[in-house]
Amino acid sequence: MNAPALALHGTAHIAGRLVFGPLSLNAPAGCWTCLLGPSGVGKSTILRLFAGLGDGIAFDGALSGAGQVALMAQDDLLLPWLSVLDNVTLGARLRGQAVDGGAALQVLERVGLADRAGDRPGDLSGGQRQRVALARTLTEDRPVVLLDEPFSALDARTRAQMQDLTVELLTGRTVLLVTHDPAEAARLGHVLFILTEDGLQEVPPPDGPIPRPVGDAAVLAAQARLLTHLGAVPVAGAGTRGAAPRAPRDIFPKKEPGAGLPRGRR
Ligand SMILES: Nc1ncnc2c1ncn2[C@@H]1O[C@H](COP(=O)(O)OP(=O)(O)OP(=O)(O)O)[C@@H](O)[C@H]1O
Repeated sequence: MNAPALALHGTAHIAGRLVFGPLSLNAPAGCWTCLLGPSGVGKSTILRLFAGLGDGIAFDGALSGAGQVALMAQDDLLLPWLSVLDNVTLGARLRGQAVDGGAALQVLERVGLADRAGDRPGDLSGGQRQRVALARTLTEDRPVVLLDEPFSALDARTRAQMQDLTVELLTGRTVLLVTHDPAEAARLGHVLFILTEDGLQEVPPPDGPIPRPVGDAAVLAAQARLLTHLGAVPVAGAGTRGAAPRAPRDIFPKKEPGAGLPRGRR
């Protein structure tokens, strides 16, 4: 699949208030780019802009790669009066395309919910509903996939399984993943960004293909770097009153830009 790179350069306001910017974000073609950051800094707003759902967002700037996009929003957006299977195939029906029920059932099988295909969303748990929304996104077959905390409602084992499945089924796609989970980002990201009120910071990813092993030392180290930069753990040596905080350049190991990208994309 010929997936495009994504790029956003500009400033966004909602209801007259600055959400982010000026900001430059580049997500390489065919790679997973992970976006982390505190609540309210504009991560979902960025996904909405790429998805063409920018109503109410005053965006001054340029976007590229924002066509042929599948978005999995934070809310599962399942229609309560449709069956699970009909929710998975909803996109094709809304676009007036032929519905491939067999393919949708296969994806439901892979997310462990084939036996619930005829149920209504209201009969499912939160984690099951999230897996239906994931199945719908994976069935869309788009070159660009935007995922807004897609695994947040899942238990640890199911989360790892769904991460593996999503990487497998989205091979070759350009993926932009918003997550609050540094472990997830360290496992899945070819490119890692942290967005804060001060702007966008790129953090070196671990080497190696994705999904990376959870317990791998380099993955754990990247997770720790992300946690530190997010301010979730104290920086070593900064516990004494008056001690100067370490600058990000001291926290991150020196690495060539793009070191985590698949071969041929550096
Ligand atoms: N419909 C809206 N009307 C007014 N303000 C909004 C609207 N949608 C978003 N905002 C504001 O825009 C800012 C960015 O919201 P956004 O949802 O993009 O943040 P986020 O980084 O994704 O947060 P979270 O991690 O909590 O999902 C927030 O301050 C939010 O209050």
